[in-house]
Amino acid sequence: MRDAIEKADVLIEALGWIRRFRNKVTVIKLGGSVMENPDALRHCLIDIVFMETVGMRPVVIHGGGAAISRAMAEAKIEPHFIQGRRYTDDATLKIVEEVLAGKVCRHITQEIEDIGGRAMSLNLDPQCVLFGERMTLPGENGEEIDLGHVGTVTEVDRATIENLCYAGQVPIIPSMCIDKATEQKLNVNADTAANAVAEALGAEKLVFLSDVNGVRLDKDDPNTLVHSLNREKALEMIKSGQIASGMIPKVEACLETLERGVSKIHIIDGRLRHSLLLEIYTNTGVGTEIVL
Ligand SMILES: Nc1ncnc2c1ncn2[C@@H]1O[C@H](COP(=O)(O)OP(=O)(O)O)[C@@H](O)[C@H]1O
Ligand SMILES: CC(=O)N[C@@H](CCC(=O)OP(=O)(O)O)C(=O)O
Repeated sequence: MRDAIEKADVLIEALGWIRRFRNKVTVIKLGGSVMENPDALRHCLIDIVFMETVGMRPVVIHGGGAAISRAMAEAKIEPHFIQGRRYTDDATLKIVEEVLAGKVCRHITQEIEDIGGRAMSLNLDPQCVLFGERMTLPGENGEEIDLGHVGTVTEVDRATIENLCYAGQVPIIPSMCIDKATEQKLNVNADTAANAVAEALGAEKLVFLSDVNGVRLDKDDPNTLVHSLNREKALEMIKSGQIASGMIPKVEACLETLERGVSKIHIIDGRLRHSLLLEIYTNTGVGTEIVL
């Protein structure tokens, strides 16, 4: 009996948080690294179904960098990254589409349905919600670095995403967009895509599920977790190399999104069971909060 009462206490404790986030959009970015672990992915999706069931409005943006690199290796194509972005030629774009908009998006949607939730893939054909344009990166001498078919999101079909949320479905969005001018498909870094969606929806919260416990002072030491990271410290850590590789576009995009009105952004460990619920339904939260 005591066990049952304690369980009921836990539910009551969550009441305030459930009320606070009821009817509010939370954008969740599922990193490719988390999705490499089927058990971790399943538990993240169970949390997402829970959120939807209690009246929150989760929207999922997913990457799949590791799966793309694996498929490229099978096709004997060497991946090439520039400032954390994958150089995307014609052959690579085809693989990106097959993996992200095809396999990964469908897999997440199916898993949610298997758990008992409702989800909808928004994977370019027939339904695209992300539109953008080709991007380049600034080189050291002011020249533009070409990335091939890589894009940045400039427009989000907010109505389609919100209508699905109101209808009790979880939208699942792969990190690709269509160039409206050329109708070309483009590969988008999933962190920047998540930020664009959070901003367009005016999300209450944006959560990155990664394969680390957050931003660390020493990237290899989980005990050096930074609980709250402000702009000044983040830029300093990028400059010194303490923040490196995939964490650079993630943190940079977060700082931009905070400036554009999304009030809460967290980077948490998707491998930690129920990290998403812990982040939302506890006072202390887990992982790193990015602040201005
Ligand atoms: N200071 C840092 N703290 C934590 N992780 C870092 C840091 N600098 C670089 N990283 C790397 O960033 C990775 C997470 O980003 P990323 O590769 O984009 O994965 P995902 O998109 O799956 O979250 C970590 O696996 C880690 O190797
Ligand atoms: C342009 C670019 O780099 N696109 C990424 C898209 C996937 C992604 O970002 O996946 P993660 O979140 O797992 O890293 C790529 O091709 O890997």
